[in-house]
Amino acid sequence: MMFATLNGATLHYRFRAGQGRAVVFLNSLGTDFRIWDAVIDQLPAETPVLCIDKRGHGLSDGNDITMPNLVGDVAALMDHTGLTSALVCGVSVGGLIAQGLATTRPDLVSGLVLCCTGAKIGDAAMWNTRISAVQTDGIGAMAPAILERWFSAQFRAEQPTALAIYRNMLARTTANGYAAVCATLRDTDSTAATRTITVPTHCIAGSADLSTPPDLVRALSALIQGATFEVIADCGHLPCIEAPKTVAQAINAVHKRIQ
Ligand SMILES: O=C(O)CC1=CCC(=O)O1
Repeated sequence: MMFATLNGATLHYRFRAGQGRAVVFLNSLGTDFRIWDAVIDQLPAETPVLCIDKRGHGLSDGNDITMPNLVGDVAALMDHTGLTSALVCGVSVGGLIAQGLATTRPDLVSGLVLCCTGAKIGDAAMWNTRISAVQTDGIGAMAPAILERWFSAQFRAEQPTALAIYRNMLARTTANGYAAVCATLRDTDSTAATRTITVPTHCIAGSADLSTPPDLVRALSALIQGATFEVIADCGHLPCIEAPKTVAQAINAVHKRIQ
């Protein structure tokens, strides 16, 4: 197990040293870094990899959850593991954190793969409703509705065992950590800053994603100079689980575009 106290929090991470360009993976609301396992399996074995449980998720601390701290944690862990630059691949709020890192610490980001994310996700009313529900009823009560947003109907029908595992991952997230990341999502709009990103970027949407539908991801790609965009058919909000080969191919393709 790998952990470090940095930037005011103890963070759980996984680092695989190697050769060549590194990849940093940033996960979504209600998940931990195990969601990237199948993508990492598809990458060359020598690719250096850093995965992070963001604050309030997995085994990391849950204090002081703000977007600047979530971004600062990634920068601190890259410094800690000796990564001076990496391709950053983020899903959903992880994609917002990736945009934040690219705009505040551009020295650390050589390319981006942005999965099922936007420059702004949802609106204040939606996040406030979600925060009240998690505080009143708990994540377990909300899990069935959230899993419908995360996974395509086909995945839910064909993979009941995997669905149960990801339900457990979601339900074991602390209510406070989950609600604090919802508040961060409510309060974050990176549209202006994201327009300044110039590194090679590929944006991925899922045709069956109910949380960040393809139009939102397409609008994100339009903000970033030279960004490419694809929609994965019959895929929900987590392509790293439903379409890991496509995500790995995107990472390899962006690696080739980096000077
Ligand atoms: O729970 C959802 O609706 C999906 C989601 C939105 C932001 C995020 O990180 O996950």
